[in-house]
Amino acid sequence: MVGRDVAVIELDQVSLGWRDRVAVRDVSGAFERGSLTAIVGPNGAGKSTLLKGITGLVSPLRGRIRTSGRADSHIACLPQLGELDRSFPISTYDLVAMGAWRRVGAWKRFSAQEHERVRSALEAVGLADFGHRIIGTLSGGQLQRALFARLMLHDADTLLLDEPFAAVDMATTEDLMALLHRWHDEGRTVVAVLHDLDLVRRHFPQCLLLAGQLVAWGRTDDVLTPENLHLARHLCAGDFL
Ligand SMILES: Nc1ncnc2c1ncn2[C@@H]1O[C@H](COP(=O)(O)OP(=O)(O)OP(=O)(O)O)[C@@H](O)[C@H]1O
Repeated sequence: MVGRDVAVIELDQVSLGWRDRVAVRDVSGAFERGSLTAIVGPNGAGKSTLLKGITGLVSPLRGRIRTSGRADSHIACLPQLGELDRSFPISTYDLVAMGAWRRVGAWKRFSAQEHERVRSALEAVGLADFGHRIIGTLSGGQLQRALFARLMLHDADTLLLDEPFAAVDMATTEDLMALLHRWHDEGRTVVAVLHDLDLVRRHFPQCLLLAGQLVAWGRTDDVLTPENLHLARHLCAGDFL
């Protein structure tokens, strides 16, 4: 077990589920502060459910999830694109600005400094000229860039991303992957649910392989072995990408 000062999120025999169905069973381990981890596994393996457990959207059926006790620590999440209501009539600028909500609150004035943060986040994701666009008019890749910009506004020390590169092209994936590396270099803890195992091998030092239960968690080379992938496929009896 990793020391409490090093672990930013600790899972102790955690089971999570929906109504009477267990989606993730008996997971123990820790995400270390400043680590860069991919969560992989077959469809229905419980990857999104695990992220929802960490953010508190789903309560454990059993076990405990401990997040860092530091007063200034803060977790921000990038949801799956499909969970966003794209018909909501909000501009790209305002969507990104929503990331500052924790600092600014609902009633305080949005300062010049916050406006500057929004502008520079839009620029960092290549959307400097898209602020005025209603989000429903953005392509999937542009919307994902906007959500990354919103994540920048959160300025969180732990970032959880659910399939951040689904439905985006290779150029966008590379740009957004560079942002993930930047956040990691800044000492933030980054956890991303991913399906592309080649991308995971190239970019993520740590990996958690899930199949309704923990198959392996540790160095990516040690986790993504043919034996472990075979076991995950067998446990979920589904298609592994
Ligand atoms: N809102 C929900 N209500 C009921 N069951 C759910 C809900 N969300 C997920 N589940 C179920 O929980 C199990 C795990 O789903 P989850 O979305 O966590 O898997 P996943 O590994 O993220 O899958 P995928 O790779 O397909 O996105 C599945 O059996 C799924 O049907």
